[in-house]
Amino acid sequence: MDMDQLKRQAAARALEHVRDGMKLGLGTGSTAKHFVELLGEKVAGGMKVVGVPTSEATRAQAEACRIPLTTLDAIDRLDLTVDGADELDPALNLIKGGGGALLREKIVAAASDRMIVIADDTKWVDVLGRFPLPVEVIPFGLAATQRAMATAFAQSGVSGQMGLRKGRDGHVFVTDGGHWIVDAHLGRITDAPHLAGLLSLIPGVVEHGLFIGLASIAVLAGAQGIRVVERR
Ligand SMILES: O=C[C@H](O)[C@H](O)[C@H](O)COP(=O)(O)O
Repeated sequence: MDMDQLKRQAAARALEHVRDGMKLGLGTGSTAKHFVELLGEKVAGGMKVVGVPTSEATRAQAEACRIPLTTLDAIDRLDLTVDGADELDPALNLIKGGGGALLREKIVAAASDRMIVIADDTKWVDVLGRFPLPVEVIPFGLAATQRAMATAFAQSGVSGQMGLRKGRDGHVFVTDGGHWIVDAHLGRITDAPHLAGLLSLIPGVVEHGLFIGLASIAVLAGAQGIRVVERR
């Protein structure tokens, strides 16, 4: 079974948690894309749900699938968000933002009663950090922000190269919110909650890709089948 089939399996399992009438956060990325597609089939079959997309890409896909959409301004809370991740650890802390959607993803996840993470099992790690940590920043004062980030890394016992993300066209990658992304190659983030707190204090940092305490369930698809992990 190839990676894409595993992602679809995880998405299909998460879909079992969706009930008629739910308000859903719709994630971004190649795994969440399967969930949106499968949800679209349910909606075509008569299921009544409403979704809040976490990116313009997901909005376009959800609209094409005819999934009714709303905004966080129009509703109070979401029942459930289903989203992918770049890495997840045994505490169900995550690294997200490989696709650049981390800011809206975190706003939506934080407004949800539950978040289910769907992934192939290669994303599971003992310690976060093998995947470069995306940090969404304001373009103004980039060098000062990166210096403050380096200090936060040192205070958290990590270090590594930082790189401004470029798009496929070679230009600086710009997020849906009009910001830039610095990818930090840290290797092992031994205290992710501590680093998350420090990064959140930096004025030029809009948001970072550490999702601490937001995911309630992970659905991991691998060659041996599906493993469901619940946050303790
Ligand atoms: O910004 C992108 C998101 O955080 C994605 O959920 C994450 O990068 C995982 O994407 P994929 O399912 O394509 O590996």
